[in-house]
Amino acid sequence: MRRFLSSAKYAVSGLAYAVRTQRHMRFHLGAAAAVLTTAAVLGVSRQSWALLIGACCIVIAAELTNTAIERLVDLASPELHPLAKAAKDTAAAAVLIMALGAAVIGLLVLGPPLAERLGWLEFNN
Ligand SMILES: Nc1ncnc2c1ncn2[C@@H]1O[C@H](COP(=O)(O)OP(=O)(O)OP(=O)(O)O)[C@@H](O)[C@H]1O
Repeated sequence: MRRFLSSAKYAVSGLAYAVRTQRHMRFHLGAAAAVLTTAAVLGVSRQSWALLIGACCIVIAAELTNTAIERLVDLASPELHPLAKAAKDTAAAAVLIMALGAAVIGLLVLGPPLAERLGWLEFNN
């Protein structure tokens, strides 16, 4: 139990570091808060909650991994190097792909009930 708490403390410290230093991480957290608040207001199904929470967690985990790779590259290759560029660029691409996928999931899950709530369409499904 003590080892678990100690590991959790380091993990929270890593999360706090990413929030403090990464503008994109703050953006992802803000977007996740907006999505989950909208889901709560709309009263979506349990399956929809699972999809939305999964999508948010995957994007935040990807951004944390990207931050870890950036810091490792900065440590290992403070000078400019094509491999350092490739590592940072591909890690950033991974976040982009996951963020785009999460945005599509958000639109598919929240779009129809939101449009119905706003009176834009009759939604019978
Ligand atoms: N050591 C390096 N060698 C070659 N290219 C690099 C190197 N470091 C960064 N780059 C290039 O510059 C881009 C921006 O990197 P930079 O570290 O400035 O910002 P970042 O990756 O968003 O990290 P930070 O969180 O520090 O702002 C990278 O995606 C990469 O293309």
